[in-house]
Amino acid sequence: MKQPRTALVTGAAGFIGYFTCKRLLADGFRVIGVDNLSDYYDVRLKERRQSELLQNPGFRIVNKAIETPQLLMDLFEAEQPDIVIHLAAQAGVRYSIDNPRSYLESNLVGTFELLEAARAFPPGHMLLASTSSAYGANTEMPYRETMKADHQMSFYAATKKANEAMAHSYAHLFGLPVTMFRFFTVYGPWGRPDMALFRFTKAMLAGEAIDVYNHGEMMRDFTFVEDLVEAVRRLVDTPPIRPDKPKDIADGDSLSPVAPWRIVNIGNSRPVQLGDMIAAVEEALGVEARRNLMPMQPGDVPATWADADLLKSLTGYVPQTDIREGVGKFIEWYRDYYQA
Ligand SMILES: Nc1nc2c(ncn2[C@@H]2O[C@H](COP(=O)(O)OP(=O)(O)O[C@H]3O[C@H](CO)[C@@H](O)[C@H](O)[C@@H]3O)[C@@H](O)[C@H]2O)c(=O)[nH]1
Repeated sequence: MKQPRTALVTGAAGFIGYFTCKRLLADGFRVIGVDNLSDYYDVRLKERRQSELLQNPGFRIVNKAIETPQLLMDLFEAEQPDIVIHLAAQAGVRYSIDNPRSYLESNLVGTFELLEAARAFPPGHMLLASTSSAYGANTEMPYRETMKADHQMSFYAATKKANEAMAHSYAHLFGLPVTMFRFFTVYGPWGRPDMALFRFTKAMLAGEAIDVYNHGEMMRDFTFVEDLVEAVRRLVDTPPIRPDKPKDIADGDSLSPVAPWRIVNIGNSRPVQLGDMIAAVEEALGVEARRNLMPMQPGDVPATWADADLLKSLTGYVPQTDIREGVGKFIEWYRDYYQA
């Protein structure tokens, strides 16, 4: 019988990690999760996601921080993962202004430990999370992976952009195939309590006003989590191959001229005004929002919009779910989880 492939997923108890592990398990992978259950947000939510995953005998979890010296090295040696999906990170744009050290440790030191382990025990493909925030101050939209992205607006975005460069150097030096995802504001059931959709829902159900930054003049390319995971799953089996000559790189492909490394946007490619997201929440809850109009937050970007052509050409897939449908699914989960 064919051995199942082994996937190592960091951040397995996180929002995207949970859905990614579920999908890999459904597809017959053996999955090793790593997650330190950090208290950046409600730890019980992470524990609940993790205990759902543990129902599957193909899943096991190590509850330690990725930046722990030797942890990943030992794990790679013992498990020899075929693929690695790196989602563990200190996330959040606005939190990084007052807590930059947490980003340094998780995102820079943690990713370094992962790359060192992969150098010693190379997987067939490594896929690492970056962010649409890496596009920073760019104003030309939609964002394409081949555009320069040199002006990050928050330390969070800066650490993610650094991760892209760190992974590129390892891909180049050690021939490690690396795909970097630039995720665009992912939302859905089991979502992150620090993000706008969760906070708005909670406040509106409690009869409280919601804080709306930049007076609502914000646009986000909100991406539904199940769509995102479909894209991730397809990319797992699409490792980049180092080109023989730079001219072999197709137009619009972010493939490095010197390494098996590329960046791929994962976004809906249909940006939504923040006001329309709030309207979708109002509709799903049957509650009218009271809006606290606030100035632009430092570090925030006013708009994001993914060009999804590269994702489409690599995988034949582009996220589909529209905001009303996705918000409806989130609220259904929220009511069931918190109000049942
Ligand atoms: N969190 C939050 N956001 C608010 C609020 N009011 C308005 N917003 C606005 O709502 C939009 C969405 O905010 P988030 O859901 O927090 O997402 P984000 O800032 O786009 O960042 C998310 O996506 C990135 C990838 O594109 C991720 O890298 C990041 O970790 C995060 O998940 C932003 O324009 C934000 O300024 C509020 O009270 N709280």
